[in-house]
Amino acid sequence: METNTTTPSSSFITTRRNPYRKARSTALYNTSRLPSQPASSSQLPEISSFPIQDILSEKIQQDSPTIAAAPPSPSPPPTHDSVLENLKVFLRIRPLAPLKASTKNAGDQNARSRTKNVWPQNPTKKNSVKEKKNTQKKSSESCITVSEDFRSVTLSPPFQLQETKRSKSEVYEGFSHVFSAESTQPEVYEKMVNPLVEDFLSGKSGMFAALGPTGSGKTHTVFGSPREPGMVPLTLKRIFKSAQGCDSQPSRRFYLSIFEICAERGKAERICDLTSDRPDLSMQQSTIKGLQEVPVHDVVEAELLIARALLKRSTAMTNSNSQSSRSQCIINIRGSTEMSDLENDDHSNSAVLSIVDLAGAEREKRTGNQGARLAESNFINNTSMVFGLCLRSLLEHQKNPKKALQKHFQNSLLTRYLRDYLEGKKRMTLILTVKSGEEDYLDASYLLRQASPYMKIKFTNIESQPNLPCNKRQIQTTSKAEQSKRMKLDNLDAAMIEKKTAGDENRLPDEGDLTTCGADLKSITPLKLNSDDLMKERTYQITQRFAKALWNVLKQHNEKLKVAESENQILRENLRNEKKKSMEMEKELKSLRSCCTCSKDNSVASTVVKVVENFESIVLSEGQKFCGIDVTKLDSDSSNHIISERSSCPRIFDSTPGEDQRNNTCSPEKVDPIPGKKQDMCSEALNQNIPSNLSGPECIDDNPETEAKVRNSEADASSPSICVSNENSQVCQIPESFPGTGNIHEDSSESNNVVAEHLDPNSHETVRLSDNESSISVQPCQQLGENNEDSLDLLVSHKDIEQTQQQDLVDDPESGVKPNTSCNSSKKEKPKRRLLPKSSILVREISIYDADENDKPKGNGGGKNLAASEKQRTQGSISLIRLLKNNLHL
Ligand SMILES: Nc1ncnc2c1ncn2[C@@H]1O[C@H](COP(=O)(O)OP(=O)(O)OP(=O)(O)O)[C@@H](O)[C@H]1O
Repeated sequence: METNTTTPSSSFITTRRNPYRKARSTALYNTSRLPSQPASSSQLPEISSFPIQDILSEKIQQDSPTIAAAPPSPSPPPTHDSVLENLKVFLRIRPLAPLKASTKNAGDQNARSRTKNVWPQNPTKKNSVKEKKNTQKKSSESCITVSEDFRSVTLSPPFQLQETKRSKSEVYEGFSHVFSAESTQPEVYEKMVNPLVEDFLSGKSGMFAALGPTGSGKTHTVFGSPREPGMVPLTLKRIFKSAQGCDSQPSRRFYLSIFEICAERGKAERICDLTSDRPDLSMQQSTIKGLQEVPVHDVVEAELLIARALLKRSTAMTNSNSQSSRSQCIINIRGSTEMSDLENDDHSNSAVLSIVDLAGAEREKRTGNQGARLAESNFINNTSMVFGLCLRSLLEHQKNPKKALQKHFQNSLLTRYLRDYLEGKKRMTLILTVKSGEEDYLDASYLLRQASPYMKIKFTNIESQPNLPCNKRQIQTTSKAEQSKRMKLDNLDAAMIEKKTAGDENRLPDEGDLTTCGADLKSITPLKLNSDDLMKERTYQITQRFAKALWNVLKQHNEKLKVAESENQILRENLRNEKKKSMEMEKELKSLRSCCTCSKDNSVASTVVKVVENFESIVLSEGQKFCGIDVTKLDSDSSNHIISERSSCPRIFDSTPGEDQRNNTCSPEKVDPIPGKKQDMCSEALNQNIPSNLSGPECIDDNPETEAKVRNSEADASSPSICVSNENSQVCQIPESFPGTGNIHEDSSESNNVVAEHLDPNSHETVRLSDNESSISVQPCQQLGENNEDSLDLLVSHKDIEQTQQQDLVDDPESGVKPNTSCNSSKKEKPKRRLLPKSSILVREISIYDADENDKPKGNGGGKNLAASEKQRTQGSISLIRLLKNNLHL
């Protein structure tokens, strides 16, 4: 139930009890559940599901041209033995008003004997008249209605049974044909017996039997009357008529044998030959020993023989039938040729047409039999029951082969004799006879319920032994065809095996192979098959269809596999390229690491970078001091960092104006107590490499003239300067640009001692910092001239710095760094800075940094300028690193 809410403001709640469900794809061979495939693979058509149901539902048609037989031969005439047919069951309804012309014309003696045997006899004429009246009344109502197609009947219970037993109408359908009460004997013969007779004439055995309650017309149907001859006389006419008309066929002979199986004294069964005066016959298996076969040459002779035999048949009068049969009567008509008689004395290859007139089942209440009649009735009913059990067992066995075929046939002579028919090995036709009166409803209902399922019985192994030469040829042809078919299949298998063994194991069999095989099979004339062959053919066709379907599926999978393999190759190639690229990148990274990262052992470049940074920080502090920034506010970490870097770098002079700063930077406690060998190594490295680098035009000039110039400039500046000198080669002179800043010298003359002299302009006080292993000395610049020639001098004056700053600003207008106006007041007082070639970059960075620091208070622009200056500084550092790297060959 669903409630729609169309308006958003509605307060209804939408509930959907049965939400829509999305259709799900079938699980079988559904590729949608498979993991996602590449796009190219998905472009292929989906692999169809395996049509196993279609394959298994294949039904084999008899005229299916798939059976191979070579060479093609003229097709034999159509026969019925190759058809898997059901047991034909006919139904005949006796008319309600019996005809006056009775078929009981067996003679007066038999009539008298029957009259003697019938008990109880009608005591008076009066009772017989009443019975006739009642019969006429009852006959006016029929309980059986035949359908329009004469294949089914509706059995309606009488009104009394409907009320008491609540019986309902029953419909029985599936009959081969239903003969109504108005049907005639020739009609029954044409539809029921004539096919059997034709088959008999073509050399095939057959049998038809009449079943039904007593008085229903079995004997009337089988034997008939002079006015209405039954199936036997009509069959004889047909047989001898065909024998006379067919002169081309070899002479044929027909033999008649008639016997009955009856109850001896109401107890044991016995076999009586009705064509001779022989005593009782015996039966071995299905053969009756001593049974006489009377050759007949024409219809009259055959009819006389049959008439005499019927005179001997046991009949009796009962309440249901004035001439009731008390035995099972069998008439055999065997047809053979002279050749077959000469070749086979046992007549095993002769066709036999058997006609069985069974004694009708009797109800004790209705017949009123007593004594011998009652014993006969028991025998009759027992035989009918065994006959029915045999057919029912056959039906159940055919429905479920696991159920064994019961041997009910052993329970009576009749079923033993008819064993092949009751086991479905020979063709058999049944005709059920019923009476249609209301008082016969129970008998009819019982018979139809018991016998109607028989029509589902199938003949699985129909005997087709003919007695004609043409049929023998057919059998031989069938055998050859089967052999040819087997040879074809064997050749196909051999070809497949050869192809496999030829080394082409991975190749799927071509479709042409199968089509060729199919064409070969189709080109051969179809054959009529029996049930076993049909089963084999069905299995073969299923196998063939299965192979085709399997081949198609494998073909589709093979195509997808090829696509996947190609994609896999592409991916592998890409992976290889990526691996190559990654290897190259790793190499570059390693080279960069080896270049950029200073190893703990001898990474001079990183050390130099750190030196530069330390130096920048020093100059920054100086610059900040110079610009009026309180240097004491500097982060102590930076100073510590600077000091710590000393342990792994060449001697660095750190000059700070404040006392505290001095203590932080220059106190013996803060100096790395273990300068170590690394420090020396770095110094040595610098000593070894730097001079070669300094030999260029930008290097420190070793020329005495230059030194003189420097000293002259120092004299002109008349201001103290800071000189940083390595014990071997490095001397850095930093101009003292602010009051209180003295000259700092790192004197190399004092080995392992660095003396720092902080010269107060007022008191010219010299501060000496000493270390156990090294010392930094700060001395007046006049002492620089006393250093050796290999020393690296860095002489920077305030004026030089100022000039450099201005030059940089002028030279690089894009730098955006504006001159600091706050520092203009001290321009005249600042000494000029002289840049030595190698350290010019550092000095320039220092100046830029100073300019940035000066620009800071200006606002946001200052930040941008600072970033630009940082970039320049970084570039400068990097360029210095590169220079060192290239020169040091790291
Ligand atoms: N189709 C029919 N048309 C006319 N009369 C019939 C027909 N069927 C049976 N009758 C008559 O009914 C009577 C009984 O028939 P019939 O003897 O053939 O029965 P039945 O089945 O052989 O009985 P039972 O088993 O006792 O021998 C006979 O007098 C016969 O003439």
